[in-house]
Amino acid sequence: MLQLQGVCAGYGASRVLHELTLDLRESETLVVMGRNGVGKTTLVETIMGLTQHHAGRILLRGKPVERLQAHERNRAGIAWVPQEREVFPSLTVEENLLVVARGGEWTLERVYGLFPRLRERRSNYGDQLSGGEQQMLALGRALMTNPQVLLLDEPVEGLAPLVVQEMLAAIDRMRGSGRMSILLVEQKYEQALAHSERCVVIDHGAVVHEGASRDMLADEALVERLLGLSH
Ligand SMILES: Nc1ncnc2c1ncn2[C@@H]1O[C@H](COP(=O)(O)OP(=O)(O)OP(=O)(O)O)[C@@H](O)[C@H]1O
Repeated sequence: MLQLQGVCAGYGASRVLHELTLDLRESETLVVMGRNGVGKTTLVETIMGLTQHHAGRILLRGKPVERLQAHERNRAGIAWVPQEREVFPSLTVEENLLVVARGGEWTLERVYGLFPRLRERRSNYGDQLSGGEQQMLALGRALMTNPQVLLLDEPVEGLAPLVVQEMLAAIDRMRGSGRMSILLVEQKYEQALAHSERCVVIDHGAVVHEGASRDMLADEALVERLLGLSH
C-alpha cells in the first residue's frame, strides 16, 4: 500500500532519516517504535510531505508521491493525526467532521458509531472539548477523508487511562473494518504490539528491526535490546 525506499529526509540541511525503507501492507496496522528522538515523528511528517526530502522514494499503491505537496498527498489518500490534536476551535464537532468529508465508507454516522461521545457533543465547539474528545475528533476528521493510509502519531499520549482504553478499542474496531492501512507511532510498546500485526523499530533514522508484533511481544530480550526497556 505504502512503500518507503531508501528515504533520506530531515529539517533544512540536517538529516534525520537515513535510507529508511519500510513497507506498509494493505489492511494492516504497523507499529513504529523506537527510543525518544530517533525519528518516528519525522518519519510520519516525511510521509505527509512536511520535511525536507533529500532522497529515496515514497510510493502509494506503486505511484510516487514524494514530490507532492502535503495537501496533494492527503487528496491521494494519506491522512495524518498529528501529536498535537488539530481541530478547529470555532467550529462545532459536527462542522469539524463535515468540513473535511470526502465520499466513501466513513460517514458521519459511522464516525459517531465509533465514538458515541462525539455524537453527544455534536453541537459543542472544538475548544469546549476535553483532551480525549479532541483526540477522538482529530481521528474522526481523518476518517472522514476516507484515507487508504492513516498515520497516527502517539494517539493515546497524555490521555486518562479510561480514555486510552476507549481510543484503543476504537482503533481495534477501525482495524477490523475496511481496507485501510494504519501506521501507528507509539511509545508504550506493550499496548502498541497488542494492537498491531507487525512492528518496526527505528534507531538513528533507520529501521533496525521488522517483524510480527506477536513475536516481539513474546521476546523480552529483543525488546530490551532494541528499546532498552526492562520489565
Ligand atoms: N521541526 C524540527 N526542526 C529541526 N529538527 C527537528 C524538528 N523536529 C524534530 N527534529 C529533530 O529530529 C530528530 C528526531 O525527532 P523526532 O521528533 O522525529 O523523534 P521521535 O522518535 O518522534 O521522538 P519522540 O519519541 O520524542 O517523539 C531529533 O533530533 C529532533 O531534535
